[in-house]
Amino acid sequence: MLKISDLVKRYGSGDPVLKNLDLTIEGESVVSIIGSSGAGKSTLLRCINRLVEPTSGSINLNGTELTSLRGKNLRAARRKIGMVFQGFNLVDRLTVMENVQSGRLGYISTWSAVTRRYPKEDIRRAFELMERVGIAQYANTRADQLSGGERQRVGVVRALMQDPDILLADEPTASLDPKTSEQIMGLLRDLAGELKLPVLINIHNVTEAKEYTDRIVGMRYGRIIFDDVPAQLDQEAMDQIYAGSPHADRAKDGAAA
Ligand SMILES: Nc1ncnc2c1ncn2[C@@H]1O[C@H](COP(=O)(O)OP(=O)(O)OP(=O)(O)O)[C@@H](O)[C@H]1O
Repeated sequence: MLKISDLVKRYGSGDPVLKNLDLTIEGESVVSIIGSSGAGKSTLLRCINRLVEPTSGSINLNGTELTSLRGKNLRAARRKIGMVFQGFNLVDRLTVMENVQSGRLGYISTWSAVTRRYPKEDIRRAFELMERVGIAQYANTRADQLSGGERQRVGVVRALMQDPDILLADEPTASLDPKTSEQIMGLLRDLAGELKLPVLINIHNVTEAKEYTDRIVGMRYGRIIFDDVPAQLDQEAMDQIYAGSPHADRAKDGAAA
C-alpha cells in the first residue's frame, strides 16, 4: 500500500507546489493523475521515488517510510519503485536486452553488469516479459532502431525487471501517436492486473485516463480536488480541475488565510 500524508513540496523559497496532500493507493489499481500544466503531477510522482526531495510529510510504501531513507536503504527502496518515462530514457547505443537488464542494476554484482554476464534467471525473466509485451524478437537490436511504441515497451520491461512493488508512469504516452498510446495504456492496465501491481500514471489525455484507469485523481495547483472512479468525472468536475491558475489559487489562499 502507498500512503501519502500531509505531503508538502516547495522548490527553493517559492510557494509550495504540493500543499498538504493526502493519497492512498491499495491493491492492484491503476490510478491516473490529471490536471493542468504546473498542477504538480510530476512533482508528486518524483517525490515518491525521491527524484525530488519532499519538503515535509510522509510517503509510506508497504510499511517503509520513504522520506527519511538515506544511502543504501534509499537505493534498496528505489529498486521497489518502477518508473516509466515520457521520453523512454533508454541508452540508444545499447541493445534491448542490455537496456532491459539495467533494471536489475543494484540486484546484481558490478562485475556481472560491466561484463554483461547476466544471471540466467534474469535472462529468462527478461525474455518472459519481452514476449509478453511483444518485443522479444528485438532482444539483440539496438534501442535506437525501434519505434516509439517499441521503445516504451522496453521502458516498461526494464521497470518490471526491478520486481517493483509499484509502477509510476510519468506521461508514458505523451511522445506516442494516438493508436500506439492506447496500446501502451492497455498494456499498463493489463500488466497491473496480471502482476497484481498498483500503477500510478501522470497523464494529460483525459479520454485515455477514463478508458484505461480505475480511478482518477484530479489535481489543481498542489491539491487533490477530485478522487473517484472515471464515471464520476463529469463536466463540472473537469471545469473545477482545469479552471484557474496558480496565481489565482494563491490569491484565494491568501484571502482565506
Ligand atoms: N526543479 C524545479 N525547480 C523549481 N520549480 C519547479 C521545478 N520543477 C517543477 N517546478 C514548478 O513546480 C510546479 C509544478 O510542476 P510539475 O512539473 O510538477 O507540474 P505538472 O502538473 O507535472 O505539469 P506538466 O503537466 O506541465 O508536466 C510548476 O510551477 C513548476 O514550474
